[in-house]
Amino acid sequence: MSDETRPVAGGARTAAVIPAAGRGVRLGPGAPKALRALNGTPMLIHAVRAMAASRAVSLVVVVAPPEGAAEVKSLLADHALPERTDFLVVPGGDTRQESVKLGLDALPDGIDIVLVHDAARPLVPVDTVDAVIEAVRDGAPAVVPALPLADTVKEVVPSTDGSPEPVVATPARARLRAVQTPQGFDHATLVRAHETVTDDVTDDASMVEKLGAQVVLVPGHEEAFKVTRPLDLVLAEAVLARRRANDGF
Ligand SMILES: Nc1ccn([C@@H]2O[C@H](COP(=O)(O)OP(=O)(O)OP(=O)(O)O)[C@@H](O)[C@H]2O)c(=O)n1
Ligand SMILES: C[C@](O)(CO)[C@H](O)COP(=O)(O)O
Repeated sequence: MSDETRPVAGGARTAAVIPAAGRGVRLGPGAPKALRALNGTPMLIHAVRAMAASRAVSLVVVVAPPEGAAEVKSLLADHALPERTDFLVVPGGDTRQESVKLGLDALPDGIDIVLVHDAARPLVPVDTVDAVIEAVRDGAPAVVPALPLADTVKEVVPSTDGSPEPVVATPARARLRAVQTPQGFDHATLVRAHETVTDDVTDDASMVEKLGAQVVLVPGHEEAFKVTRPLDLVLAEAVLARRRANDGF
């Protein structure tokens, strides 16, 4: 492994930061979520392969569970990964935001475009990754894959004691999108966002919004869903089985 990066078509150098330091509390007891297996392969390796599948990505930075960096390094060494891609492993922080910042801090000079991709979205197709990169190359400072919602959404006063929650509003669903990763950024814009914005946020694009920069959406993909709860593991394994049946993946 080295931190060297290579130029790609169009002159832009693209790196992917994979925050993988979460515990996976909602998934239930066990190893850190990114290290749990999907059809025998750690979720993190699926996510790394999804980023490295893009020929534009020359460097992948994995932000590992703080006590798991050595294990992640040996997983990367033990699994087949594209030779054209370089890999770095850094320990993560207490929140997703801190982990992404630690990944950004590890990037070498010369990176133009950064993808931030959840290890918990191991099955994003390469066409989605490439669509995000292309939109950043075309000049958008921040690009997010997203899908329309299947459910109606209610705004409520959250209950703290299990009592029924009063509804405050029903936002018009046609104006809402569920956002996924990888989110793609002009490198300098994302660094500025992480240096400037201190509010708690749940994705990186929100930080860029708070800078006042334009965030745009491209179509997301059903298979880019986040493995959050136990049923998501069942779905992920079913998607892998379908891929294997369809094209020998
Ligand atoms: N301190 C943290 C917390 C989260 N993440 C990463 O951010 C991504 C999205 O987070 P989420 O799905 O919420 O993962 P967890 O925080 O592990 O889940 P939970 O909230 O259920 O514990 C995951 O790839 C997770 O590993 C991280 O790198 N560092
Ligand atoms: C970044 C993200 O995956 C976009 O949908 C999501 O916001 C992560 O949220 P989580 O609460 O850390 O699961």
